[in-house]
Amino acid sequence: PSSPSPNPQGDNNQTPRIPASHSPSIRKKGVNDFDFGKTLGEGSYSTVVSAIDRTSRREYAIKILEKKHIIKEKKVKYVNIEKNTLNKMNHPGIVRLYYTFQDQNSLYFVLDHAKNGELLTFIKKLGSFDLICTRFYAAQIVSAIEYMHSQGVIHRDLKPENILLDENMHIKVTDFGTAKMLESTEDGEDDRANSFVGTAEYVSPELLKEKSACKSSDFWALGCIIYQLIAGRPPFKGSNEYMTFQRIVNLEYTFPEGFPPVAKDLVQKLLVLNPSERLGSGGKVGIAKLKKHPFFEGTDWDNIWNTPAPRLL
Ligand SMILES: O=C(O)[C@@H]1CCC(=O)N(CCc2ccc(Cl)cc2)[C@H]1c1ccccc1Cl
Repeated sequence: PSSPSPNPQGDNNQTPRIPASHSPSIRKKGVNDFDFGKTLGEGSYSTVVSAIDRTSRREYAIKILEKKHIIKEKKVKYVNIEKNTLNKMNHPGIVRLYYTFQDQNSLYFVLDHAKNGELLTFIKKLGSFDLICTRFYAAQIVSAIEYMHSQGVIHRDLKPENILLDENMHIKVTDFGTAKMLESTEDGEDDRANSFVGTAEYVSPELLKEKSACKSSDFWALGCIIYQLIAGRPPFKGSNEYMTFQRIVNLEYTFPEGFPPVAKDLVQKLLVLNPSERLGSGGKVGIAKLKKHPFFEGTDWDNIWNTPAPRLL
C-alpha cells in the first residue's frame, strides 16, 4: 500500500493496515517454526515439550492440548481461562505465554522453559529447606500472589508441582487452567469463585465447605507450602482424599519437633479456617501485613527478583 500521507491530527487509524501475511515480523507462529525436543511433562489434558524457535534459536516449553480429548472431557472452558489469564500476566515470577496457535488436532501454548523444573523435586531431593531458603522462596511466592491478585486473578491450585524454577533458581508459577478471574480487582471486594476443587493437600477449607474460593484461598496454600518446605511434607495428608479433607476442615495438623518458632507463628496465621482472618487477606493492606511478619525479616521485597537465589543445601 502507498505510504500514508501524514495526518494533521496525528491519529494513526488512517494508516492502512498491512496484512500480517505481508509483514514477516508479526506472522502468526505455527508448528513449523519450531524444532521439538524432549517431553518435559505429561498432564491429564496436556503434554509439555521443549522446543527451539528455528529463527531466533530461543528455547521454549510448548504445552500441547489435543482438541478431541479436551472436548470429550468438557475442559474447553479451562483452556480459554488458561489462555486469557496467562495473556494478562506480565511478572518475573509467573510463566510467560509468548504465542498460541493451533492445527487440525491440537492447541499450542508457547511458554517459558523453566529449566530447573518443579519446586517439588527439590523438596523431595533435599528433604527440607533451611530457614534462609524457605524465606527466599516464600517471599517470591508472596510477590507472585500479590501480582496475580492485583490483576484480579486467583490461582486456586498453588502447590510445589506448579511452582517451577528457572535457570537462576527463581520461581515461575504455572498452570493457570484452574485460575479464576474475578470481575472486581479493587481491594477488599473479593468475589467468590465457584466450582472446581484444587489438589487435596492444598485445598482451602472454604472451597471444601462453601464450594467457593477467594483470594485468601491462595494464602491458605502458601501456608501449606511453607510448612512443607520446612517439614518436608504437607501439613494435611490423610490416607485418602476424604481423610485429607476431614483434617483440613477440622484444622488437624501438628508441627514436627524443631520447626522454627518464627515459621510456626507464620504458618499458624495462614492456616486459619476463616478466610477473612487469614494473614494476607484484605487486599493491599492484608498483603502488607503479611510482608511485615517477622518470618520475612531481612527480605528486600523490591529486589527479590534480582537477588541471587540462596544455594539449596
Ligand atoms: O482464544 C484464542 O486465541 C483462539 C481463538 C480462535 C480459536 O479457535 N481458538 C481455539 C478454540 C478452541 C478451544 C478449545 C478446543 Cl478443544 C478447540 C478450539 C483459540 C485458541 C487458539 C490457540 C490456542 C488456544 C486457544 Cl483458546
